[in-house]
Amino acid sequence: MDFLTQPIDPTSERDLAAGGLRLTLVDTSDAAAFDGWIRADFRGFHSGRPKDDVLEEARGYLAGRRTTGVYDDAIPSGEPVGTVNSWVAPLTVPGGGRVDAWAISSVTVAPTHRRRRIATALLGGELRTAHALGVPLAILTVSESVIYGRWGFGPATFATAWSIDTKRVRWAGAETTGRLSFTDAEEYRETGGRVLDRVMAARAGEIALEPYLAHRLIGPLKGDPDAEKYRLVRYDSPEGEPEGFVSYTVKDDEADDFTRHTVEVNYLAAATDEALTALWRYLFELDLVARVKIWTRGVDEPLPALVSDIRGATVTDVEDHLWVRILDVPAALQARSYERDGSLVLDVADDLGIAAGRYRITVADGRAEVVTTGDAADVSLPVSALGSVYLGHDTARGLAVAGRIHGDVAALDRIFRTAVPPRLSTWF
Ligand SMILES: CC(=O)SCCNC(=O)CCNC(=O)[C@H](O)C(C)(C)COP(=O)(O)OP(=O)(O)OC[C@H]1O[C@@H](n2cnc3c(N)ncnc32)[C@H](O)[C@@H]1OP(=O)(O)O
Repeated sequence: MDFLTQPIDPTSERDLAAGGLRLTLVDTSDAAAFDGWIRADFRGFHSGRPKDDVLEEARGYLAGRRTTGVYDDAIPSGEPVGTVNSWVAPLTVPGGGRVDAWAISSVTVAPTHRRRRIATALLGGELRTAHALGVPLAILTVSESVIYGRWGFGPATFATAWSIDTKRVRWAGAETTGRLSFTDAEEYRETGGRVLDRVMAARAGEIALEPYLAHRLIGPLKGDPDAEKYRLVRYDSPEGEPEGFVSYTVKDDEADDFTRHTVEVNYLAAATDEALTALWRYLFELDLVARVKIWTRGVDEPLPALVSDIRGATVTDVEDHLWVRILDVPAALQARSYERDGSLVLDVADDLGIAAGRYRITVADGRAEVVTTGDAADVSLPVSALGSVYLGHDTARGLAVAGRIHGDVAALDRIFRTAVPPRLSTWF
Protein backbone atom coordinates (compact mmCIF):
# COMPACT_ATOMS: atom_id res chain seq x y z
CA MET A 1 0.00 0.00 0.00
CA ASP A 2 1.38 3.40 -0.83
CA PHE A 3 -0.63 6.01 0.95
CA LEU A 4 1.73 8.74 -0.26
CA THR A 5 1.16 8.18 -3.96
CA GLN A 6 -2.41 6.86 -4.09
CA PRO A 7 -4.17 9.26 -6.52
CA ILE A 8 -6.55 11.94 -5.28
CA ASP A 9 -10.14 10.76 -4.71
CA PRO A 10 -12.08 11.37 -7.98
CA THR A 11 -15.42 12.14 -6.25
CA SER A 12 -13.92 14.94 -4.16
CA GLU A 13 -11.90 16.21 -7.11
CA ARG A 14 -15.08 16.48 -9.20
CA ASP A 15 -17.14 18.07 -6.40
CA LEU A 16 -14.55 20.77 -5.84
CA ALA A 17 -13.97 21.36 -9.54
CA ALA A 18 -17.69 22.12 -9.86
CA GLY A 19 -17.06 25.08 -7.53
CA GLY A 20 -13.97 26.27 -9.43
CA LEU A 21 -11.50 24.67 -6.98
CA ARG A 22 -8.63 22.28 -7.59
CA LEU A 23 -7.83 19.34 -5.30
CA THR A 24 -4.30 18.01 -5.55
CA LEU A 25 -1.54 16.18 -3.73
CA VAL A 26 1.27 18.55 -2.75
CA ASP A 27 4.79 17.65 -3.85
CA THR A 28 6.58 17.84 -0.51
CA SER A 29 9.99 17.83 -2.23
CA ASP A 30 9.08 21.20 -3.79
CA ALA A 31 10.01 23.53 -0.92
CA ALA A 32 8.09 26.55 -2.25
CA ALA A 33 4.86 24.60 -2.76
CA PHE A 34 5.22 22.85 0.60
CA ASP A 35 5.95 26.14 2.40
CA GLY A 36 2.74 27.60 0.96
CA TRP A 37 0.80 24.62 2.30
CA ILE A 38 2.47 24.87 5.74
CA ARG A 39 1.73 28.62 5.93
CA ALA A 40 -1.93 27.95 5.11
CA ASP A 41 -2.03 25.25 7.80
CA PHE A 42 -0.53 27.60 10.44
CA ARG A 43 -2.96 30.37 9.48
CA GLY A 44 -5.90 27.95 9.67
CA PHE A 45 -5.15 27.36 13.36
CA HIS A 46 -4.44 31.07 14.03
CA SER A 47 -0.74 30.41 14.64
CA GLY A 48 1.87 33.04 13.84
CA ARG A 49 3.53 33.32 10.42
CA PRO A 50 6.21 30.59 10.44
CA LYS A 51 9.77 31.87 10.10
CA ASP A 52 12.34 30.17 7.84
CA ASP A 53 13.72 27.84 10.55
CA VAL A 54 10.18 26.77 11.49
CA LEU A 55 9.33 26.06 7.84
CA GLU A 56 12.51 24.10 7.40
CA GLU A 57 11.86 21.97 10.47
CA ALA A 58 8.20 21.41 9.50
CA ARG A 59 9.20 20.39 5.96
CA GLY A 60 11.57 17.81 7.38
CA TYR A 61 9.07 16.38 9.79
CA LEU A 62 5.91 16.46 7.68
CA ALA A 63 7.31 15.22 4.36
CA GLY A 64 6.40 11.66 5.28
CA ARG A 65 2.70 12.44 5.32
CA ARG A 66 0.25 12.39 2.46
CA THR A 67 -0.23 16.12 1.93
CA THR A 68 -3.29 17.44 0.13
CA GLY A 69 -4.24 20.99 -0.81
CA VAL A 70 -7.24 22.74 -2.33
CA TYR A 71 -6.37 25.64 -4.64
CA ASP A 72 -8.46 28.50 -5.97
CA ASP A 73 -6.54 29.40 -9.11
CA ALA A 74 -8.42 32.71 -9.35
CA ILE A 75 -6.67 34.18 -6.27
CA PRO A 76 -3.29 35.91 -6.61
CA SER A 77 -1.36 34.33 -3.69
CA GLY A 78 -1.30 30.83 -5.17
CA GLU A 79 -1.46 29.39 -1.65
CA PRO A 80 -3.97 26.68 -0.78
CA VAL A 81 -7.43 27.51 0.57
CA GLY A 82 -7.80 24.05 2.08
CA THR A 83 -5.28 21.66 3.70
CA VAL A 84 -5.19 18.17 5.11
CA ASN A 85 -2.51 15.57 5.75
CA SER A 86 -2.66 11.91 6.66
CA TRP A 87 -0.50 8.87 7.36
CA VAL A 88 -0.94 5.32 8.55
CA ALA A 89 -0.43 5.17 12.33
CA PRO A 90 -0.39 1.94 14.34
CA LEU A 91 -3.16 2.32 16.94
CA THR A 92 -2.98 0.23 20.11
CA VAL A 93 -6.24 -1.65 20.68
CA PRO A 94 -7.63 -3.59 23.68
CA GLY A 95 -5.50 -6.65 24.34
CA GLY A 96 -2.30 -4.86 23.28
CA GLY A 97 -2.40 -5.54 19.54
CA ARG A 98 -2.07 -2.79 16.98
CA VAL A 99 -4.20 -1.93 13.98
CA ASP A 100 -3.32 0.34 11.08
CA ALA A 101 -5.28 3.56 11.43
CA TRP A 102 -5.60 6.38 8.88
CA ALA A 103 -4.51 9.38 10.96
CA ILE A 104 -5.86 12.72 9.70
CA SER A 105 -4.49 16.11 10.71
CA SER A 106 -4.13 19.75 9.60
CA VAL A 107 -7.70 20.06 8.34
CA THR A 108 -8.05 23.77 7.57
CA VAL A 109 -10.13 25.87 5.22
CA ALA A 110 -9.22 29.54 4.65
CA PRO A 111 -11.79 31.82 6.33
CA THR A 112 -12.21 33.45 2.92
CA HIS A 113 -13.53 30.14 1.56
CA ARG A 114 -15.37 28.67 4.54
CA ARG A 115 -18.68 26.79 4.30
CA ARG A 116 -18.30 25.98 0.63
CA ARG A 117 -18.05 22.26 1.43
CA ILE A 118 -14.28 22.16 1.08
CA ALA A 119 -13.87 20.25 4.36
CA THR A 120 -16.64 17.89 3.24
CA ALA A 121 -14.66 17.09 0.10
CA LEU A 122 -11.38 16.74 2.02
CA LEU A 123 -12.82 14.39 4.66
CA GLY A 124 -14.81 12.32 2.17
CA GLY A 125 -11.67 12.02 0.06
CA GLU A 126 -9.55 10.92 3.02
CA LEU A 127 -12.06 8.26 4.10
CA ARG A 128 -12.61 6.84 0.62
CA THR A 129 -8.85 6.74 -0.02
CA ALA A 130 -8.16 4.97 3.28
CA HIS A 131 -10.94 2.48 2.58
CA ALA A 132 -9.65 1.83 -0.95
CA LEU A 133 -6.23 1.05 0.54
CA GLY A 134 -7.74 -1.42 3.01
CA VAL A 135 -7.12 0.60 6.17
CA PRO A 136 -9.85 -0.51 8.62
CA LEU A 137 -10.39 2.75 10.48
CA ALA A 138 -9.57 6.45 10.57
CA ILE A 139 -8.63 8.54 13.61
CA LEU A 140 -8.18 12.20 14.50
CA THR A 141 -8.01 14.63 17.40
CA VAL A 142 -10.28 17.63 17.01
CA SER A 143 -10.25 21.39 17.45
CA GLU A 144 -14.01 21.46 17.99
CA SER A 145 -16.22 18.55 19.02
CA VAL A 146 -19.10 19.57 16.70
CA ILE A 147 -17.31 18.98 13.39
CA TYR A 148 -16.56 15.30 12.77
CA GLY A 149 -19.66 13.35 13.84
CA ARG A 150 -21.20 14.11 10.43
CA TRP A 151 -18.47 12.03 8.76
CA GLY A 152 -18.99 9.02 11.03
CA PHE A 153 -16.37 9.74 13.71
CA GLY A 154 -17.25 9.15 17.36
CA PRO A 155 -15.31 10.17 20.48
CA ALA A 156 -13.51 7.03 21.67
CA THR A 157 -11.16 8.27 24.39
CA PHE A 158 -11.48 11.06 26.92
CA ALA A 159 -8.70 13.13 28.47
CA THR A 160 -8.37 14.95 31.77
CA ALA A 161 -6.59 18.15 32.76
CA TRP A 162 -5.42 18.63 36.34
CA SER A 163 -4.35 21.41 38.63
CA ILE A 164 -2.42 20.41 41.74
CA ASP A 165 -1.97 22.72 44.70
CA THR A 166 1.47 21.56 45.74
CA LYS A 167 1.54 23.69 48.87
CA ARG A 168 -1.49 21.72 50.05
CA VAL A 169 -0.84 18.12 49.05
CA ARG A 170 1.75 15.81 50.56
CA TRP A 171 3.05 12.70 48.92
CA ALA A 172 0.85 9.69 49.82
CA GLY A 173 2.15 7.22 47.24
CA ALA A 174 4.63 4.40 47.60
CA GLU A 175 8.30 5.00 48.29
CA THR A 176 9.94 5.84 44.99
CA THR A 177 13.07 4.20 43.75
CA GLY A 178 15.34 4.76 40.79
CA ARG A 179 17.23 7.85 39.66
CA LEU A 180 16.03 11.25 38.54
CA SER A 181 18.30 13.61 36.64
CA PHE A 182 18.12 16.61 34.34
CA THR A 183 18.94 15.93 30.74
CA ASP A 184 19.13 17.73 27.43
CA ALA A 185 16.40 17.16 24.80
CA GLU A 186 18.91 16.62 21.98
CA GLU A 187 20.95 14.12 23.98
CA TYR A 188 17.88 12.28 25.25
CA ARG A 189 15.92 12.23 21.95
CA GLU A 190 16.66 8.60 21.03
CA THR A 191 16.29 7.22 24.55
CA GLY A 192 13.09 9.23 25.05
CA GLY A 193 11.76 7.84 21.78
CA ARG A 194 12.23 4.31 23.12
CA VAL A 195 10.43 5.21 26.37
CA LEU A 196 7.58 6.69 24.33
CA ASP A 197 7.38 3.53 22.22
CA ARG A 198 6.77 1.53 25.40
CA VAL A 199 4.19 4.01 26.71
CA MET A 200 2.27 4.07 23.41
CA ALA A 201 2.21 0.29 23.05
CA ALA A 202 0.89 -0.26 26.56
CA ARG A 203 -2.56 1.32 26.38
CA ALA A 204 -5.47 1.05 23.96
CA GLY A 205 -6.01 4.42 22.28
CA GLU A 206 -2.35 5.45 22.03
CA ILE A 207 -0.64 5.62 18.64
CA ALA A 208 2.93 4.83 17.63
CA LEU A 209 4.54 8.25 17.24
CA GLU A 210 6.26 9.66 14.18
CA PRO A 211 9.58 11.39 15.07
CA TYR A 212 7.79 14.77 14.84
CA LEU A 213 5.16 13.83 17.42
CA ALA A 214 7.78 12.30 19.74
CA HIS A 215 10.03 15.36 19.41
CA ARG A 216 7.24 17.66 20.65
CA LEU A 217 6.82 15.60 23.81
CA ILE A 218 10.52 15.50 24.68
CA GLY A 219 11.44 19.08 23.86
CA PRO A 220 10.17 22.18 22.08
CA LEU A 221 9.80 22.51 18.33
CA LYS A 222 11.36 25.48 16.54
CA GLY A 223 9.43 28.69 17.12
CA ASP A 224 7.99 27.62 20.48
CA PRO A 225 7.85 30.89 22.49
CA ASP A 226 8.64 28.93 25.68
CA ALA A 227 11.64 27.10 24.21
CA GLU A 228 14.16 28.68 26.61
CA LYS A 229 12.11 27.64 29.62
CA TYR A 230 11.87 23.93 28.84
CA ARG A 231 13.24 21.52 31.43
CA LEU A 232 13.59 17.79 30.94
CA VAL A 233 13.98 15.29 33.79
CA ARG A 234 14.55 11.62 33.10
CA TYR A 235 13.78 8.66 35.31
CA ASP A 236 15.95 5.54 35.20
CA SER A 237 15.25 2.38 37.18
CA PRO A 238 17.69 1.25 39.90
CA GLU A 239 19.17 -1.05 37.23
CA GLY A 240 19.72 1.98 34.98
CA GLU A 241 16.88 1.27 32.54
CA PRO A 242 15.28 4.46 31.10
CA GLU A 243 11.59 4.27 32.04
CA GLY A 244 10.17 7.78 31.98
CA PHE A 245 10.63 11.51 31.67
CA VAL A 246 8.83 14.75 32.30
CA SER A 247 9.22 17.86 30.11
CA TYR A 248 7.90 21.10 31.59
CA THR A 249 8.22 24.84 31.89
CA VAL A 250 8.13 26.94 35.05
CA LYS A 251 5.98 30.05 34.76
CA ASP A 252 6.59 33.20 36.75
CA ASP A 253 4.92 33.72 40.01
CA GLU A 254 1.85 35.86 39.35
CA ALA A 255 1.52 36.90 42.99
CA ASP A 256 5.05 38.29 42.79
CA ASP A 257 6.14 36.12 45.67
CA PHE A 258 9.09 34.01 44.55
CA THR A 259 7.74 30.92 46.33
CA ARG A 260 4.69 30.43 44.16
CA HIS A 261 5.72 29.54 40.59
CA THR A 262 3.48 27.41 38.36
CA VAL A 263 4.80 24.34 36.59
CA GLU A 264 3.16 23.55 33.25
CA VAL A 265 3.83 19.98 32.22
CA ASN A 266 4.38 19.48 28.51
CA TYR A 267 4.45 15.70 28.82
CA LEU A 268 4.93 13.06 31.49
CA ALA A 269 5.96 9.68 30.08
CA ALA A 270 6.01 6.65 32.35
CA ALA A 271 6.55 3.14 31.07
CA THR A 272 6.26 1.69 34.61
CA ASP A 273 4.35 2.49 37.81
CA GLU A 274 7.70 3.25 39.49
CA ALA A 275 8.48 5.87 36.85
CA LEU A 276 4.99 7.35 37.17
CA THR A 277 5.17 7.69 40.94
CA ALA A 278 8.75 8.98 40.97
CA LEU A 279 7.96 11.69 38.41
CA TRP A 280 4.73 12.73 40.10
CA ARG A 281 6.54 12.95 43.45
CA TYR A 282 9.26 15.05 41.84
CA LEU A 283 6.65 17.51 40.55
CA PHE A 284 4.76 17.69 43.87
CA GLU A 285 7.90 18.42 45.88
CA LEU A 286 9.50 21.11 43.72
CA ASP A 287 10.57 24.06 45.83
CA LEU A 288 9.36 27.57 45.00
CA VAL A 289 6.36 26.08 43.21
CA ALA A 290 2.71 26.34 44.30
CA ARG A 291 0.88 24.73 41.38
CA VAL A 292 1.39 22.02 38.79
CA LYS A 293 -0.82 21.99 35.69
CA ILE A 294 -1.04 19.06 33.33
CA TRP A 295 -3.26 18.20 30.34
CA THR A 296 -4.20 15.15 28.26
CA ARG A 297 -4.00 12.51 30.97
CA GLY A 298 -6.26 9.46 31.06
CA VAL A 299 -9.59 9.40 32.88
CA ASP A 300 -7.98 6.95 35.33
CA GLU A 301 -4.89 9.00 36.22
CA PRO A 302 -4.14 7.77 39.77
CA LEU A 303 -3.52 11.23 41.26
CA PRO A 304 -6.21 11.03 43.98
CA ALA A 305 -4.39 8.01 45.44
CA LEU A 306 -1.00 9.73 45.36
CA VAL A 307 -1.87 12.80 47.41
CA SER A 308 -2.61 13.31 51.09
CA ASP A 309 -5.54 15.61 50.30
CA ILE A 310 -7.66 14.56 47.32
CA ARG A 311 -9.16 18.04 46.88
CA GLY A 312 -5.71 19.50 46.42
CA ALA A 313 -5.48 17.73 43.04
CA THR A 314 -8.48 18.69 40.97
CA VAL A 315 -9.66 17.73 37.51
CA THR A 316 -10.09 21.04 35.71
CA ASP A 317 -11.36 19.55 32.46
CA VAL A 318 -12.60 16.30 30.94
CA GLU A 319 -12.77 16.33 27.15
CA ASP A 320 -13.36 14.04 24.21
CA HIS A 321 -9.96 13.34 22.71
CA LEU A 322 -9.38 10.58 20.13
CA TRP A 323 -12.19 10.22 17.56
CA VAL A 324 -12.54 6.93 15.70
CA ARG A 325 -14.22 6.28 12.35
CA ILE A 326 -14.68 2.60 11.45
CA LEU A 327 -14.23 1.90 7.73
CA ASP A 328 -14.13 -1.91 7.66
CA VAL A 329 -16.24 -3.43 10.45
CA PRO A 330 -14.94 -7.04 10.35
CA ALA A 331 -11.27 -6.02 10.10
CA ALA A 332 -11.52 -3.40 12.85
CA LEU A 333 -13.48 -5.57 15.28
CA GLN A 334 -11.27 -8.61 14.71
CA ALA A 335 -8.11 -6.58 15.39
CA ARG A 336 -8.86 -6.04 19.10
CA SER A 337 -9.46 -8.57 21.86
CA TYR A 338 -12.40 -8.75 24.27
CA GLU A 339 -12.69 -9.42 27.99
CA ARG A 340 -16.01 -11.31 27.80
CA ASP A 341 -17.28 -13.82 25.28
CA GLY A 342 -20.68 -13.50 23.56
CA SER A 343 -22.46 -13.10 20.27
CA LEU A 344 -24.36 -10.12 18.89
CA VAL A 345 -25.81 -8.90 15.60
CA LEU A 346 -25.00 -5.25 14.91
CA ASP A 347 -26.89 -3.21 12.34
CA VAL A 348 -24.53 -0.39 11.39
CA ALA A 349 -25.80 2.73 9.60
CA ASP A 350 -23.35 4.89 7.66
CA ASP A 351 -24.37 8.02 5.73
CA LEU A 352 -21.28 7.68 3.54
CA GLY A 353 -22.13 4.05 2.79
CA ILE A 354 -18.62 2.80 3.60
CA ALA A 355 -19.24 0.59 6.65
CA ALA A 356 -23.02 0.12 6.52
CA GLY A 357 -24.35 -3.41 6.94
CA ARG A 358 -25.45 -6.09 9.36
CA TYR A 359 -22.69 -8.01 11.10
CA ARG A 360 -22.58 -10.87 13.58
CA ILE A 361 -19.73 -10.62 16.06
CA THR A 362 -18.95 -13.84 17.94
CA VAL A 363 -16.33 -13.62 20.68
CA ALA A 364 -14.72 -16.81 21.98
CA ASP A 365 -11.66 -16.82 24.25
CA GLY A 366 -11.40 -13.10 23.78
CA ARG A 367 -11.04 -13.13 19.98
CA ALA A 368 -13.81 -12.07 17.62
CA GLU A 369 -15.06 -13.51 14.41
CA VAL A 370 -17.13 -11.00 12.45
CA VAL A 371 -19.24 -11.90 9.41
CA THR A 372 -22.05 -10.21 7.50
CA THR A 373 -25.44 -11.73 8.27
CA GLY A 374 -29.13 -11.55 7.39
CA ASP A 375 -30.14 -12.35 11.01
CA ALA A 376 -32.27 -9.93 13.01
CA ALA A 377 -30.26 -7.18 14.67
CA ASP A 378 -29.69 -7.17 18.44
CA VAL A 379 -28.31 -3.63 18.32
CA SER A 380 -28.75 -0.82 15.76
CA LEU A 381 -26.29 2.02 15.81
CA PRO A 382 -24.62 4.63 13.58
CA VAL A 383 -20.99 4.03 12.63
CA SER A 384 -20.00 6.97 14.88
CA ALA A 385 -21.35 5.08 17.93
CA LEU A 386 -19.44 1.97 16.92
CA GLY A 387 -16.30 4.14 16.79
CA SER A 388 -17.11 5.43 20.29
CA VAL A 389 -17.36 1.97 21.87
CA TYR A 390 -14.55 0.43 19.80
CA LEU A 391 -11.64 1.03 22.19
CA GLY A 392 -13.50 -0.05 25.31
CA HIS A 393 -14.61 3.27 26.80
CA ASP A 394 -17.79 3.29 28.87
CA THR A 395 -19.99 5.11 26.32
CA ALA A 396 -22.68 2.66 25.21
CA ARG A 397 -25.16 3.35 27.98
CA GLY A 398 -25.05 7.12 27.49
CA LEU A 399 -25.56 6.81 23.74
CA ALA A 400 -28.54 4.51 24.36
CA VAL A 401 -30.06 7.03 26.79
CA ALA A 402 -29.62 9.67 24.06
CA GLY A 403 -31.49 7.43 21.61
CA ARG A 404 -28.50 6.87 19.34
CA ILE A 405 -28.09 3.15 20.08
CA HIS A 406 -31.17 0.90 20.01
CA GLY A 407 -31.59 -2.66 21.22
CA ASP A 408 -29.61 -4.75 23.70
CA VAL A 409 -27.22 -2.08 24.86
CA ALA A 410 -26.24 -4.08 27.96
CA ALA A 411 -24.94 -6.89 25.72
CA LEU A 412 -23.06 -4.39 23.54
CA ASP A 413 -21.51 -2.82 26.61
CA ARG A 414 -20.59 -6.21 28.11
CA ILE A 415 -18.70 -7.25 24.98
CA PHE A 416 -16.96 -3.99 24.07
CA ARG A 417 -16.13 -2.28 27.40
CA THR A 418 -12.73 -2.87 28.99
CA ALA A 419 -11.71 -2.74 32.66
CA VAL A 420 -8.95 -0.21 31.92
CA PRO A 421 -10.28 2.76 29.94
CA PRO A 422 -8.52 3.65 26.68
CA ARG A 423 -6.32 6.73 26.63
CA LEU A 424 -4.56 8.93 24.09
CA SER A 425 -2.02 11.11 25.87
CA THR A 426 -1.01 13.39 23.00
CA TRP A 427 -2.43 15.46 20.15
CA PHE A 428 -1.77 14.84 16.51
C1 LIG B 1 -8.31 16.80 12.52
C2 LIG B 1 -8.17 18.27 12.52
O1 LIG B 1 -7.37 18.79 11.83
S1 LIG B 1 -9.18 19.19 13.54
C3 LIG B 1 -9.05 20.86 12.97
C4 LIG B 1 -10.25 21.39 12.24
N1 LIG B 1 -9.89 22.73 11.74
C5 LIG B 1 -10.11 23.89 12.41
O2 LIG B 1 -10.73 23.94 13.45
C6 LIG B 1 -9.53 25.13 11.77
C7 LIG B 1 -10.57 26.27 11.65
N2 LIG B 1 -11.76 25.84 10.94
C8 LIG B 1 -11.75 25.55 9.60
O3 LIG B 1 -10.71 25.61 8.96
C9 LIG B 1 -13.05 25.21 8.93
O4 LIG B 1 -14.06 25.95 9.53
C10 LIG B 1 -13.41 23.71 8.98
C11 LIG B 1 -12.27 22.90 8.38
C12 LIG B 1 -13.66 23.23 10.40
C13 LIG B 1 -14.70 23.49 8.18
O5 LIG B 1 -14.45 23.78 6.82
P1 LIG B 1 -15.63 24.18 5.79
O6 LIG B 1 -15.10 23.96 4.43
O7 LIG B 1 -16.14 25.52 6.14
O8 LIG B 1 -16.74 23.06 6.11
P2 LIG B 1 -17.90 22.59 5.13
O9 LIG B 1 -18.35 23.73 4.28
O10 LIG B 1 -17.50 21.36 4.41
O11 LIG B 1 -19.04 22.22 6.20
C14 LIG B 1 -19.74 21.00 6.22
C15 LIG B 1 -20.76 21.02 7.32
O12 LIG B 1 -20.10 21.13 8.58
C16 LIG B 1 -20.57 22.26 9.30
N3 LIG B 1 -19.40 22.83 10.00
C17 LIG B 1 -18.19 23.03 9.46
N4 LIG B 1 -17.37 23.56 10.39
C18 LIG B 1 -18.10 23.67 11.52
C19 LIG B 1 -17.82 24.18 12.80
N5 LIG B 1 -16.60 24.67 13.10
N6 LIG B 1 -18.79 24.17 13.71
C20 LIG B 1 -20.04 23.69 13.41
N7 LIG B 1 -20.35 23.20 12.19
C21 LIG B 1 -19.40 23.21 11.26
C22 LIG B 1 -21.10 23.20 8.25
O13 LIG B 1 -22.01 24.11 8.77
C23 LIG B 1 -21.70 22.21 7.29
O14 LIG B 1 -22.95 21.77 7.84
P3 LIG B 1 -24.20 21.32 6.93
O15 LIG B 1 -23.72 20.06 6.20
O16 LIG B 1 -25.26 21.05 7.92
O17 LIG B 1 -24.45 22.45 5.99
